[in-house]
Amino acid sequence: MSNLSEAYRDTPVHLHHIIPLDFHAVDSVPESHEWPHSDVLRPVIDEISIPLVDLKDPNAQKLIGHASEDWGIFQVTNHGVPLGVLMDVEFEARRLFSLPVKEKLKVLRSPEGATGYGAARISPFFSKFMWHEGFTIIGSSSVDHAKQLWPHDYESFTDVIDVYQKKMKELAHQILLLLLKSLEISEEDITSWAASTHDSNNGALQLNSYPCCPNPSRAIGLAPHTDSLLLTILSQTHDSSALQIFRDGVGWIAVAPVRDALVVNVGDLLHILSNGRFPSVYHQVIVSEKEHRISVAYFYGPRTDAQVAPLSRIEVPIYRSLSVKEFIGIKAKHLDKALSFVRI
Ligand SMILES: C=C1C[C@]23C[C@H]1CC[C@H]2[C@@]12CCC[C@@](C)(C(=O)O1)[C@H]2[C@@H]3C(=O)O
Ligand SMILES: O=C(O)CCC(=O)C(=O)O
Ligand SMILES: [Fe+2]
Repeated sequence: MSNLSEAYRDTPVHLHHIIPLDFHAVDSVPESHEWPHSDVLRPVIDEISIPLVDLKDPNAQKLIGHASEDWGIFQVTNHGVPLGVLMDVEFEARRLFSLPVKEKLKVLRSPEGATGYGAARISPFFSKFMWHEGFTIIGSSSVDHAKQLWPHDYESFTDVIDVYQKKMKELAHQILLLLLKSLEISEEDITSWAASTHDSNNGALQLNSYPCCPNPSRAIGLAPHTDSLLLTILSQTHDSSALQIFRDGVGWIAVAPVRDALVVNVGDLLHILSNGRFPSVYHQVIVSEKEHRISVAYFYGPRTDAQVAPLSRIEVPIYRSLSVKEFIGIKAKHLDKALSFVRI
């Protein structure tokens, strides 16, 4: 078992917060999933776009450095992941989520576990449930799960996941190096961080499913949150702007998908490493009546025993040093308040 799974073991989640609704069996939104209008129908700005960076641009390092500082989120093109690979994962994700509930429950996440089928881990922090089901993969956890779901035909799933994880890990590593270089820190720090992420097997892949919803004005796909690790790479092969980010002084902004582009966002650990220069972006997902949306998120992290502390030699640190495992524990208990517990 990977350490990232171990890091979640101390904060078990109750089963009723793990088992998703049988979305196909309902024709209206049950009270348990009915959010106040004010939470769902927030004013959203469509006219502003998050930065878009061509990774082959000679200025890519500077551009994503600025984007991370200013926004904490950007999209990248020319990222080297073939569209076919993105489509293959989406296809396999759809195959998984369209299985009957009885089948999906065979690979239900356990209360102390991190991998498998279930509701989002942030679910216990909200009084209403989300219009969402997920499948989390860490390391090779999907092999056993796929064998349970498709005993004679699991390889197309595991092969596609394997290729995707490798591609994402490479890309995440490349982007992390560019971001660290843009922070004006020492070569030693860059080298040691590069090593602590590259040899580690601490990425997680999350397949997200947002089924069609009979009343999208009362349901939430994924409630507002920040991602915990260093950075997240998100693939959304559909055309609707379901992902929204919160920008200080502006409000909620819809992230319009760009064909062939991947969305990259800063997570809490990179926020700490950068001493707050890169904000970990607050985001949420809305649902639709007609479209069953699938997204695939890759979370890139350092080894869980690594110490994370602000890297800059110039500024006074505003966060204390802590291990990844310790941060995951704090986040699992305090969610949005986690960073304030790390502040000096
Ligand atoms: C490595 C990770 C990152 C996790 C936890 C664990 C596995 C699943 C990830 C997500 C995916 C859905 C949103 C989120 C907020 C959630 O509930 O589970 C993510 C969370 C985090 O970024 O904190
Ligand atoms: O589905 C999306 O667009 C975002 C998913 C997300 O925020 C997550 O998996 O952490
Ligand atoms: Fe997220």
